[in-house]
Amino acid sequence: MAHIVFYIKRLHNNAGKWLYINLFGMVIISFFESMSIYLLIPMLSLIGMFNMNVDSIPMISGLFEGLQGKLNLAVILIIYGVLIIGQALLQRNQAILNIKIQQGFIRFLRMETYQALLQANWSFFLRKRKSDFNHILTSELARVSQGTHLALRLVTSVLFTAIQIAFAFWISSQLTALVLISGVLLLIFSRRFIRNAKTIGDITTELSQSYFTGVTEHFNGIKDIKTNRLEDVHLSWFRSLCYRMEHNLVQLTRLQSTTQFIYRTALVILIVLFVYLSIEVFKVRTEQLMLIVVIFSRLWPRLTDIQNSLEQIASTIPAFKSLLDLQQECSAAKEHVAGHREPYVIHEGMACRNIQFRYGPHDSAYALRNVNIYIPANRMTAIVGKSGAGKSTLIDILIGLIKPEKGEVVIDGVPLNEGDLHALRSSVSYVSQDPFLFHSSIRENLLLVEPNAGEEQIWAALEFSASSEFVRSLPQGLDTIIGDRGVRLSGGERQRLVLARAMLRKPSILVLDEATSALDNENEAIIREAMERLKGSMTIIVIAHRLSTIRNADQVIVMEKGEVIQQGKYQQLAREAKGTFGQLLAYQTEAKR
Ligand SMILES: Nc1ncnc2c1ncn2[C@@H]1O[C@H](COP(=O)(O)OP(=O)(O)OP(=O)(O)O)[C@@H](O)[C@H]1O
Repeated sequence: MAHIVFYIKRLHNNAGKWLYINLFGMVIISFFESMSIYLLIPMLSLIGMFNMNVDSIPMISGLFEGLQGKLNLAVILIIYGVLIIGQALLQRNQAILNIKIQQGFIRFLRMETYQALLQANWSFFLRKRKSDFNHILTSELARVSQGTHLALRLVTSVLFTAIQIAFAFWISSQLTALVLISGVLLLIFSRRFIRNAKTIGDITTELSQSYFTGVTEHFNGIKDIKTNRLEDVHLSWFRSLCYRMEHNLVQLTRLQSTTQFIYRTALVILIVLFVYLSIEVFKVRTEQLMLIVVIFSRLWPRLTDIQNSLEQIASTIPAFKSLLDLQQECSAAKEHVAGHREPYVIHEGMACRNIQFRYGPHDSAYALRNVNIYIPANRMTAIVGKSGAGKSTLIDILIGLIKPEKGEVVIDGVPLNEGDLHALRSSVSYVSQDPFLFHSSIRENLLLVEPNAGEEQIWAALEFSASSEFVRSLPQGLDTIIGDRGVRLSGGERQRLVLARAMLRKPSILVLDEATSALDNENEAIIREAMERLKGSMTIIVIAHRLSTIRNADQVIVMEKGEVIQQGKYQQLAREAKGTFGQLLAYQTEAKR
């Protein structure tokens, strides 16, 4: 419940005075409703529709004394009509205000969560599953929205009930006390239903998380599923999960229907009992009997409603918890940004000093061990090594995506600190092994990084990445929609477009992590020559398994098991036949034959 209280407080901060206006509206509606119901009976009796001794009902007699004689059926019906229509009008406005408050709050939570996610550091994303973000931003937020709605409804129910209790007390305090004692006893009895609803809610979160993760992963890997004939395995997993989800929801409804049934049964038993005792034992008058029925039938549904809301809210608590946990994790992982700073222009070079790094604080293996390197400005540095040697990890540290456990990154002799990260990344264009393009036109994909780039700059970037020819051949040229529902590009074409996008940004540091791995020899040669022309104007760091790509590098760093084992000029390292680089070169030369 603490989670809900936390979010209700935030809702209070978010909605401000509107929440009070809303509550005030509820009070008025409840007042109108109580008036219309309770006054109907004595009023009808006053005009002689049936015989009721108003004097026997405390408080009512005084109220009607002054009106007696002035009332007729038309006046009573008009009063009744005005009350009901007034109540309906207020209810309409209150429903709109309610949804505005609720949706405004959900928008606020969505924005806050999304922003917190975007501001979290890279290590946070390495630890988390991406499908969990989808799950929380869609399914769990919807449950939080429902929970907030229910919590507001609970407040309404409690207010309505309190006002109706006040009215009922006004009419007959003993009878009301009797109803309340029965209701409280039943609420105590049904506490375990609320606990059960919370357990079902926990399972709902767990199942919908599996659903999101599973479906995302399966469709990401659909090619592997089809080629390996794994459809049946996945279908049976999906079937079993769907059964469990269905069962879980049926359980929740069964629980809610059971409590509803218990409350209704209790209502009938209590009314029957009270009516019997009133007539046979206490010999009470007809008007009091009517009041028993009226008070029960007005108050009891409110108590049922409260119980029902509590159960439903309990089932959404796990969603509140997931959202809060995610927000807290994000804020713990928030990147520190020390104001806006101009992008870096590196004059001399970047260095890694005694860098040590592991992905998990308890991992026995280090991804990087005692790494000391120097990357001269405006030159091309290549990093090579076997798979898993630590090349990408080193790049991530160099561009400030992850923090070393020990050691430091130094730029032009000044150690890089956390506040500089954004400025550093503004100077870097990074092209990864798995290039990402949005489902929009090529032009939009390119302008994303440099919205003011003109036609000339766009085509220059496309020339650089050897993609101008294929873009011209596309049906709508630069305006061709690419991606899932647009024109499908080959791996090499995507790599070249992402390279063009990286160049358009005019970075001072260009990082290519296996960025030309999918290219044919001809296009790779074009890009190699283009990079050669860039030397002197930007710092280029290239990771490549294909060693021909880095033939023109000014410096080659060779890594193995997290360590730098060789460092020097390409030709110099190539001559050291027994060195790892010489061996890598020998394997590739042999493979070409
Ligand atoms: N997110 C991660 N969590 C845990 N360990 C990781 C993670 N990413 C990489 N590693 C481990 O760190 C080590 C270095 O990985 P890294 O990706 O830097 O190697 P690499 O040289 O770039 O490999 P490749 O050429 O295959 O891309 C490997 O042992 C790898 O298993």
